[in-house]
Amino acid sequence: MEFSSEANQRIARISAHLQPLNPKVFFYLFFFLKMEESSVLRRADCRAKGGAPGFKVAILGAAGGIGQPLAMLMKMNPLVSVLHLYDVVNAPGVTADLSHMDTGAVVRGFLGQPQLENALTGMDLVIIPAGVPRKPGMTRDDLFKINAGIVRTLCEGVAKCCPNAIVNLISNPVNSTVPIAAEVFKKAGTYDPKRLLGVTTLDVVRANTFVAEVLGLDPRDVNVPVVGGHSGVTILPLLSQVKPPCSFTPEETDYLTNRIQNGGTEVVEAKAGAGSATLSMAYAAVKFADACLRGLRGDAGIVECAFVASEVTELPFFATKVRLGRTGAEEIYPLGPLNEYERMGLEKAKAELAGSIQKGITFIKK
Ligand SMILES: NC(=O)c1ccc[n+]([C@@H]2O[C@H](COP(=O)([O-])OP(=O)(O)OC[C@H]3O[C@@H](n4cnc5c(N)ncnc54)[C@H](O)[C@@H]3O)[C@@H](O)[C@H]2O)c1
Ligand SMILES: O=C(O)C[C@H](O)C(=O)O
Repeated sequence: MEFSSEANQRIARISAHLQPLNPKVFFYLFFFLKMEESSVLRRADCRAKGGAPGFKVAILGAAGGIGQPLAMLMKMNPLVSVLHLYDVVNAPGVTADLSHMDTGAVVRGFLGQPQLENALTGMDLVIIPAGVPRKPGMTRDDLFKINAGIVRTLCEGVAKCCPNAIVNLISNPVNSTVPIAAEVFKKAGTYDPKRLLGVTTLDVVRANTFVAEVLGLDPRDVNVPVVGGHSGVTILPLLSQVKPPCSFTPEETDYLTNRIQNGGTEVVEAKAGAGSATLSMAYAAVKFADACLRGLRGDAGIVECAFVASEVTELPFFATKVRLGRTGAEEIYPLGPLNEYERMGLEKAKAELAGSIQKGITFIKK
């Protein structure tokens, strides 16, 4: 394989900078740079003059259990013109693989912290599934120790390189990582609450599925608002507001509420140490990202549940239905009428959420 002297000089410069790093990371990066240079040489002979119109999307944590199927589904999304895949491992392999799909989006890979800025520059939407998943016996809060720092670093990159991007935050514990991201953006002077959205779509997807099972309906015809947050009792399905209108026995209400609140744990236990929900999460993340992109495009009436800065309750963040538009979450809807069961659930959710939100804020402010 031939490399231009300019390419070799660039590799030498970056290599010198990286040699103190972990040898595995160094190897991946070296190999990736070589691949990149060689493909640039071959692309010079091609007639392609650049991407089709559409949005530029970055996935941070793109080589992970969620990241890979999410990247594949975003590569298939006709609203996406450029797809940047960033991870600290294996980004070149995932990128090479997806780049052979004959869909419109141009895919580029970015490996490790030195490439974070290039991954983020110019992006319209940044989706973040980076971080460790649960194992059986763990709560989402047990992930805070590792994931809080990961989210902080990635959001510092967003603040610096694409401060106007919409951010979809998936990394757990969402009830704390969204407040962390907000504090990072405040510190950088780039915070726009409308553009920061914690992804709770999987709770809605599960609720639609489980309610449809109970009612004997097609899940595609069911819509269940799920409010509060994304962990245990903070996940509050509003079964009194299900569409199409229906009613549940007290037993059905208990069963459905518990199953929706513990859907994540059900998958963690079934995977028995091999991680948490990845495929259903990728599906949910793409559903939500697609809604954000349609909002950015100016489509009317795009409404999804998300964990956002909110005045719906006394808490600074809360998940409710939001209307997505050109600037992000443009309207936050109130909870609507709740029954007694839901009012009790709301109090439990708020009590737990308050601590998780504060934990995230303190992590940055301390
Ligand atoms: N919001 C939700 O509904 C929801 C649903 C499922 C999972 N999750 C969460 O999503 C996260 C990822 O889950 P997963 O199953 O994909 O985990 P995974 O371990 O399979 O993948 C995580 C990826 O993040 C990468 N990563 C780690 N540190 C990074 C950094 N500093 N920068 C960029 N990438 C980094 C890893 O290399 C890995 O490829 C977990 O925190 C999990 O709890 C959230
Ligand atoms: O349960 C988990 O740890 C992952 C995710 O939050 C989920 O709801 O599946």
